[in-house]
Amino acid sequence: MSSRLPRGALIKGRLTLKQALLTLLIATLISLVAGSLELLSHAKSMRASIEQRTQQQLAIINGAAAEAAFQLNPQLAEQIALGLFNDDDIAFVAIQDDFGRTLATFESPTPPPSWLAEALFGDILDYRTPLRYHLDDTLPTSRVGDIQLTLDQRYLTAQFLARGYSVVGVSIVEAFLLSSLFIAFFHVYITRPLLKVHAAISQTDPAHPARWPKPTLRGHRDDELGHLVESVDHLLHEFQRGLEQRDHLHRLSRHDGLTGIANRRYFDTFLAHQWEQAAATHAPIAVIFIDIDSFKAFNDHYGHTLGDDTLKRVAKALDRCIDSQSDLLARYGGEEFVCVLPGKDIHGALSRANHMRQAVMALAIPHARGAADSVLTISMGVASVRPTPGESPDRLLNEADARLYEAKNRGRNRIEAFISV
Ligand SMILES: Nc1nc2c(ncn2[C@@H]2O[C@H](COP(=O)(O)OP(=O)(O)OP(=O)(O)O)[C@@H](O)[C@H]2O)c(=O)[nH]1
Repeated sequence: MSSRLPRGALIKGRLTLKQALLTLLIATLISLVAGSLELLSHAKSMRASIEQRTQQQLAIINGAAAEAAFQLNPQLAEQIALGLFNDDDIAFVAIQDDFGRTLATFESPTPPPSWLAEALFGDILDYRTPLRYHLDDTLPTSRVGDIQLTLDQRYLTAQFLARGYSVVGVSIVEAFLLSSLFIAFFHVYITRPLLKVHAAISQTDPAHPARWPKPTLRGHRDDELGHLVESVDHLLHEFQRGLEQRDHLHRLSRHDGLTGIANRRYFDTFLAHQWEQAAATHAPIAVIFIDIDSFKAFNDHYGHTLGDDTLKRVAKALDRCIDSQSDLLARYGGEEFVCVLPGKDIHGALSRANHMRQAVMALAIPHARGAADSVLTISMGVASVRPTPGESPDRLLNEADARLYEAKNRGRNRIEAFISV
């Protein structure tokens, strides 16, 4: 049993590890998808706000720049352009008159465009707005020049990435915390109770499955884990019932129903096995046939019921005379018994037979119509041989049976023995 516990510990590690890795993987994927969606929406709103702000800036300075273009005043144009250029997100500003001559221009060196900058802001970097001058209320506004503006893609991309890093970072931390919570929950509510069930099953004695240390899973009485424990409990009890039925049938198949000692079938099996052992080790083996004397007369005189009772008492008395560890007493049929004594030579068997005869007489069961005595007696035929390999036990049985016949013929309540040379 104890050898299984380390296996349980391994399962613990594996199940928790698998679950932890799976949870982390799912949480990371979810956080990546959620982070990407958030970044996409951020890019959209950032683009809209850049366009709106730039258009507003251009609208604000349009009047002053138009004045500079109308007056062809480069100093004023430069002041206005510089005001714009001072913003971090502007890389190029130029103010031109209506002939296309540049009045003021400012430009910062721009790095080669990156694919990300192109993809995010490529189409909203350049602006060109006509400068309209309103000379007189009676005349319509006229175009006096243009203002050109290019946004700094490096600055915009850096701003986007700063936000992106924080979004991805927060998503990963969220995923990690969530998966840690989930792993802890899974371990406490699922893995640990499962390990308890596993440990209880591992400690179950297969010979007594119903005595398993049924685990108590607090908080799981009505859920799947609680049902699992109940199902295992039910299964083990059914298993126990099956074992008991098997043992009962096994006992029935080996024992005599009336006396409770071994039956004829088991005697045959036992003798065959012991015979082989004796042949292999060249050891002696003895058999005693035992028959109650004048039992027909006993039945006729005292009745069959008392006859049954007497058979039981005789069987018990005989059984007390044998060594249950090595010998076997069986009911051979009717009022006849047989005893197998492995390792006993004829002297040992005779001594045992004498002991049995005395034991039955000591019961002092009255037998008004006994041929040998006024109490119930038995006659016995004893034989012992050293079997040789391949030989059958028939000779031993026949000799013992013949000796019993002899004992009957010689007056009953006696023992006859076969001495093999
Ligand atoms: N009560 C009872 N009697 C049984 C049982 N089995 C066999 N007998 C009886 O045992 C008797 C055996 O009679 P016999 O074979 O004639 O032998 P016996 O009367 O003992 O005479 P000897 O053996 O020659 O001394 C029969 O009357 C059977 O009915 C049993 O299970 N119960």
